[in-house]
Amino acid sequence: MTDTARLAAELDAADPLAAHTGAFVRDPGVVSYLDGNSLGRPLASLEERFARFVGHDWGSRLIRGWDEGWMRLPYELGDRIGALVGAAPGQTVVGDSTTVLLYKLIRAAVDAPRSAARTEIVIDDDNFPTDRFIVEGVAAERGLTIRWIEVDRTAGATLEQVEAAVGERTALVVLSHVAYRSGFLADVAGVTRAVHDAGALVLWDLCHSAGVIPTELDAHGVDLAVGCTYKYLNGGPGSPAFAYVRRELQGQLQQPIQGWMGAADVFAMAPRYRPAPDLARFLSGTPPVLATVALEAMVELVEQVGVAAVREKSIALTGFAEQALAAHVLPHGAVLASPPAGPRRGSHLTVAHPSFREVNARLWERGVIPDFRAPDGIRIGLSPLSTTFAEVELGVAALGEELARATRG
Ligand SMILES: Cc1ncc(COP(=O)(O)O)c(C=O)c1O
Ligand SMILES: Nc1ccccc1C(=O)C[C@H](N)C(=O)O
Repeated sequence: MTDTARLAAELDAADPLAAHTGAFVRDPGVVSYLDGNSLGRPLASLEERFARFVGHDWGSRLIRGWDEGWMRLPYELGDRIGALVGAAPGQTVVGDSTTVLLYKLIRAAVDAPRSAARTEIVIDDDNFPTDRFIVEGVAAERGLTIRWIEVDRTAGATLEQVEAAVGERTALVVLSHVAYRSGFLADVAGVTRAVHDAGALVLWDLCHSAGVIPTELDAHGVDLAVGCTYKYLNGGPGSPAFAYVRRELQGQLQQPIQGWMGAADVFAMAPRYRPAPDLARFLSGTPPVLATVALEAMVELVEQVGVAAVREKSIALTGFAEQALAAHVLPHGAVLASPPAGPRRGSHLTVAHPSFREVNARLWERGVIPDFRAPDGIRIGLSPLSTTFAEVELGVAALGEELARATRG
């Protein structure tokens, strides 16, 4: 047994959340799943939940379901997700994809009367592609300029960089709480303050932090946020995203996809669109009820455990993964492309080597599943409620073996 294998066994034995790893579907063909930051594992309890949904909620209640809870679902589930990210009720809503919600909120922010004299959107050049592409599209639609913050790809936009980028021309700043590539954890409090000092609005993308890293949207005065639910909230492939709009802003912002579900009185069948006065105006179409069955189950579990405890294990897992990488992988020439342990590191690590595209394919054949991000990064995602330390050890040791094989030629 190697030192890190022994350590993994000790850490699993002492892990207060260890029992929860057994609550997820664990296929024997999957030796090590290290990609919960892309798609979380399903809870084993879902078979029963889906059966109940089909047999009862949908099959028996049929259209009556809308009156019996489905219409309220975007708000009620939104409030529960909001509580996980420090938002009081009435500010978080579930629906659409992250991409569509980004479009709706970015357009709403730059079109707001308060942004009238402001002509720039600030975003970093290594933000997730969909965030950058939506900003490009809105800038083109509205004749705005983009100010790109050039970031170090092993980190992310720092407070100093944001301070230097914002000013009287800035309408909106769009940043990720955790950078999808490096795992850099942004300073939400400091950056939000700097953006507000410049009189601008800020939008945080919480895709890689919701459910795993605590934040305090209300306390930090965040304006807007979006996040997906299929990563650390295990909502399943394509589960809907959520949007947060600070209460005081809701009446001032109008989003561009004016559907009936965002109207002041949905069933009035009114001749003209009039937006709801509150959060409801950020909805467009029918709530994705079926697509929230798995998400609700995971939100229940995260509520029960608490995000702080989830984060504690996330820190332990990333710390252990770093040790395992140092033992098995770095000696073969790969380098760590993530921030060091501490307050600026999220719940995944990236390690880089030119051979990693092929190495990743070999690992998948072995049932070891991290992911590859071009040009040369393998990401090790640590999803605390479903991941054991032993699984991390097995996966990282396999990565070391495949890298050694690839570099021997
Ligand atoms: C930071 C970030 N934003 C957005 C997305 C995706 O948006 P969508 O769910 O619309 O595909 C992802 C991952 O897919 C992401 O990591
Ligand atoms: N939604 C997906 C669909 C297909 C493949 C990957 C994704 C991801 O979520 C990738 C992730 N956002 C990333 O940080 O790369």
